[in-house]
Amino acid sequence: MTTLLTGARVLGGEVRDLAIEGGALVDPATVDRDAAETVDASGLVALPGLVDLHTHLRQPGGEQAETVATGVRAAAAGGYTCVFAMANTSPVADTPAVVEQVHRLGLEAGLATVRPIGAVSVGLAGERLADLGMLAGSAARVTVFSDDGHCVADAELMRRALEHAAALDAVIAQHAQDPALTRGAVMHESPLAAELGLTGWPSAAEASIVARDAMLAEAAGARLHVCHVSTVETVEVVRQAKARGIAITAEVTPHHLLLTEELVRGYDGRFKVNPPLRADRDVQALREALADGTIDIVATDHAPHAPEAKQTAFADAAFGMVGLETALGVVQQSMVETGLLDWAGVARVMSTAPAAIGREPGYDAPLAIGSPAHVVLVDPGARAVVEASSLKGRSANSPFLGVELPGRVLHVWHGGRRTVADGEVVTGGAA
Ligand SMILES: NC(=O)N[C@@H](CC(=O)O)C(=O)O
Repeated sequence: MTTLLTGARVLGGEVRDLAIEGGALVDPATVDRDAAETVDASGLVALPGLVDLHTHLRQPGGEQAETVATGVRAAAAGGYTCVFAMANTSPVADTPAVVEQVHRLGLEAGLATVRPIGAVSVGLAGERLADLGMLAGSAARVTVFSDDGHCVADAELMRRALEHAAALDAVIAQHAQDPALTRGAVMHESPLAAELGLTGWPSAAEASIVARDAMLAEAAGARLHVCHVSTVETVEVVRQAKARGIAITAEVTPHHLLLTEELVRGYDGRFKVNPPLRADRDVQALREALADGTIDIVATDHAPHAPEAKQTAFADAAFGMVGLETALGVVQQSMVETGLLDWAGVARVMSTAPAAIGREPGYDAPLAIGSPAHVVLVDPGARAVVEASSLKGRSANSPFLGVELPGRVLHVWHGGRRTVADGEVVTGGAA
């Protein structure tokens, strides 16, 4: 079957047709137009399938908040065709058995590629290195290692992890948070934290670990990826490390591109996240860093939590926000509508670059003939209020509930298979 997408606005801004056949993009000029299924893409923006390097799918062990199957539904709805699943499951993804289980569940769900992330340390305990080689060599083919949720605080352990990863062409994705500087911290350290009587979280807790890790990565000749950069100071450290030629990449979350600590005033657990929402100057610096390439990618840090984990005193609530279904709209609002990124830039920071960091094949030539047909059609003119009832994941702990966001993901193809049609996730088994 051939599908013809007519009149889409593609990455350079030009309007052209795209054709999907046998899982790949083919030359529309060679297609029998009468026999093809046609999708009218006029007025729509075509993007390559989005890739999320930082998703919590919660399975195994956290199925009350999310499963691989519900998580990939949310991913597809948000325009994602590939998600990297974080290792802080229960049991932790520190053995081939767990990463292979997550990978298999992803294949069964079929809506997006699920690439398990392996733990850096056994049990995320920060004491003993997990067997990175075994995870990389497993059927799940792990390429990214992270203790996310926890910082690899021990410099010696981080050094060894970077050395092992370098030998495997893998990357260590560090959750940069000095635990000694963040004991009991639940929000950004600021006058507002003092006013609200909540323990603050200094920017230096993040930046100091990134500075240390950059030097360790340089010494090891390894690739370092910094998870969820949240402050001006960290941006500056990443900028300096890049200028020095260190193989460092960094991500920013959609929520850190749009929201500030002011939201914590209502003590609503939905706004509690790790790292915390910061100040306006941080939001501005993060946007500029994403625009100028200091920050390489947007990653959601989609972190589903069951209602009871959030509907409690702010200090006791779980850290985390769901984000797969709102990421593109937030990026449109914060980066495209502000003139900081064009759609080609969005494709770079939400697809090509995260795939490159995670060594995921098939995303290096976005929307090019011959590439796998991972395609998203977005209506940039649509606007909608985010409602809990419309979210496809199992948890609704979104900071954007009740907020109007631009952009609607209308159609998605994952390897040529339609996963979203007219804004609805297409169910019906594995690819
Ligand atoms: N980002 C979050 O706020 N939460 C993450 C882990 C973490 O604490 O980083 C989660 O797994 O819930």
